[in-house]
Amino acid sequence: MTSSGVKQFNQKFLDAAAHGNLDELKSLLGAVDTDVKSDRGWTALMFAARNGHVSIISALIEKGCDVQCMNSSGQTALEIAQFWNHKDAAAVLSQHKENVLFDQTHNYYSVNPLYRASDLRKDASALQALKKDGSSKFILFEEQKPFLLPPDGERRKYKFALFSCNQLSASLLDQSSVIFLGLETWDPSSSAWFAVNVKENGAEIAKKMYPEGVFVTPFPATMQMEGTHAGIFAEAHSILCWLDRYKFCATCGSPQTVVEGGYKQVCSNADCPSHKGVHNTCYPRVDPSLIMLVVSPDKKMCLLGRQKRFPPKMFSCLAGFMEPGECIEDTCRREVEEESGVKVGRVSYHSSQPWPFPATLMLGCIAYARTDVISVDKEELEEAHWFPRAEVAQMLAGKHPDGLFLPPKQAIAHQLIKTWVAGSSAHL
Ligand SMILES: NC(=O)C1=CN([C@@H]2O[C@H](COP(=O)(O)OP(=O)(O)OC[C@H]3O[C@@H](n4cnc5c(N)ncnc54)[C@H](O)[C@@H]3O)[C@@H](O)[C@H]2O)C=CC1
Ligand SMILES: [Mg+2]
Ligand SMILES: [Mg+2]
Ligand SMILES: [Mg+2]
Ligand SMILES: [Zn+2]
Repeated sequence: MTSSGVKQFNQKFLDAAAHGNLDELKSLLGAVDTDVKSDRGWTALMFAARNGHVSIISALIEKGCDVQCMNSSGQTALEIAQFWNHKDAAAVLSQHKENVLFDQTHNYYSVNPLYRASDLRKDASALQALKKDGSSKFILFEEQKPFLLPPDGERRKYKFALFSCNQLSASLLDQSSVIFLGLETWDPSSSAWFAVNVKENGAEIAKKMYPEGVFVTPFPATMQMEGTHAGIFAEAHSILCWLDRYKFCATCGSPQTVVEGGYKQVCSNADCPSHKGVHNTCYPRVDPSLIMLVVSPDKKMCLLGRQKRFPPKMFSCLAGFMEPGECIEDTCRREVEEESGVKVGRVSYHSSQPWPFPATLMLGCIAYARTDVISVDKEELEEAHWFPRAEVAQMLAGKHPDGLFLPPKQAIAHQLIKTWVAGSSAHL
């Protein structure tokens, strides 16, 4: 077909969605890309959402269309249906698992379905029994690389390859660094999940069971994981990295023993002060850091910057680690001033995201600037500028005239920016 022929064909498909013509849409479904976009970045799903055509929405979802796709104003089909008050269409869209898992307060990596059952960690014999239970599920890692089934013709994303105890050797299951991740539900009889760091012939066993499986470098592959597997990865990966890096007692330097299903290490030296009183030396590490969308004093622009390590033309929110004894608001004010010279007044919390490389917790905020003069700290940032809302909307939609772009939707920075562009908070 000629390119103008393809264009006409695509237009017919988009028109069928917009007009609610289900028969016509179905006749075209096998032949067109379900996520094809109009000039304004609208997909068939968005047109159907705009006009509240529930049956068209269902047909497109069944065909596996991208429900998270955004138009050039940064809106998804769900937001379009909500805006035009098509309640039935919005209900269907909001029930889609991608939308359930992935709204602004459920950032990527933050949705872990497992019930952590922390009381079981202290019960060594119960954990031992669960390790030998045929219904328990094991996920494998080799040097912090998860063993995943890669995308194929059917599936667009990675997912964990699951093993049962009788598929793994006894020596693998005996090691102390088998991490108890939790139970599938709060019901004590539900299946347990474990993460295992493979050694010896573990990798061979994995490959034999799943020849298509691969031990993958976690970033960026895990940004494309099915359903809730990203959240399970976040838990397992942070713990395994911690066990790998913290093998000796921070107080006296003696070797440590892993206990409590991988959630604690104890010093082997009976006289070590770490055995006495309240201490946190041998619990897994979580490093809180702030990420903030800074709004200009006139509320018309936001502050975005570039770290040297970013890919060319990518801009993002400013970010920085919390320091001891600091509250969220002050970390935000300090980091923004250090990196850009801009002074921040009010700070409002938006949402959080575990960033498991290895154990950062991103706390996302909207920060309101009191000043607008920028003075960039060249050690931390390459550049930082105020960007007007319309330009940020272009970046969000991948349509900036100079090719500037933002982190992908899986990053909390993207969600903060999207919140501001959409003006979906009373203060924005
Ligand atoms: N998703 C996104 O768009 C962005 C995410 N980030 C993330 O935010 C986090 C913090 O941002 P940065 O600008 O790097 O912080 P930052 O502005 O505090 O500067 C990083 C420096 O802080 C020091 N530091 C203090 N505590 C640290 C800790 N616990 N771990 C590592 N370094 C520590 C180190 O000297 C490091 O070089 C990082 O995890 C980074 O990956 C940062 C920018 C954008
Ligand atoms: Mg900084
Ligand atoms: Mg920083
Ligand atoms: Mg800092
Ligand atoms: Zn010690």
